[in-house]
Amino acid sequence: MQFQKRDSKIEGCFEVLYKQHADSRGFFMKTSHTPSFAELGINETWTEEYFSSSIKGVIRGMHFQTPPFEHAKIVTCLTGRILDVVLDLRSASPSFGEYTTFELSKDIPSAVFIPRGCAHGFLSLADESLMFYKVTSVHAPTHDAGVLWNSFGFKWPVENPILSERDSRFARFEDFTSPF
Ligand SMILES: Cc1cn([C@H]2C[C@H](O)[C@@H](COP(=O)(O)OP(=O)(O)O[C@H]3O[C@@H](C)C(=O)[C@@H](O)[C@H]3O)O2)c(=O)[nH]c1=O
Repeated sequence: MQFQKRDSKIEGCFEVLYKQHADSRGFFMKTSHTPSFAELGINETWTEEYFSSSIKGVIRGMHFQTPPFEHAKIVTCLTGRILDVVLDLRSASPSFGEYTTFELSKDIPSAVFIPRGCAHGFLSLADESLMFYKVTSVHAPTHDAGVLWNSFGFKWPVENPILSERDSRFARFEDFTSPF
């Protein structure tokens, strides 16, 4: 088994702890290993990978794809440092409407597994944060949706975040009807 698991209060959302092999050159780190994922209960077929770069103070989120194009994702921070936030939108879940946070950086060798039915976002805490994603369904622009970043009770540790136009216009959590 290459990886360990650290559960969160949101069912099915957990941290995957990687191993960093450091030596005088730098380090080596494996981020995907199908048999080890299976041992953690991740039995997914990944269909897309992408990464983004964010300057300090950027918030991206809170994003998800709606059915029938909902997807799970696993995210890791390759450079920089971020505060990752996951919000449970599954109406039958005991933690519906609750959120959990994780700090990710290149010095913290881990990833966050985000199940279907949860919204995801993050704050970049460094001048350049590279976030790497694997997702289980391809991008469906008509089903790419979100909940307003500051509408679900989380106090983001930032004064004036940098947001996209789209992210600043999402519905507030209390006005949102979950499709999950
Ligand atoms: C997500 C995505 C975006 N795009 C395009 C749309 C747009 O022109 C540009 C930037 O898109 P966005 O502003 O949505 O990028 P971004 O805000 O980085 O979106 C990401 O946010 C985080 C929080 C996630 O969880 C990701 O799954 C993804 O939704 O890239 C694609 O072509 N394919 C994709 O899969």
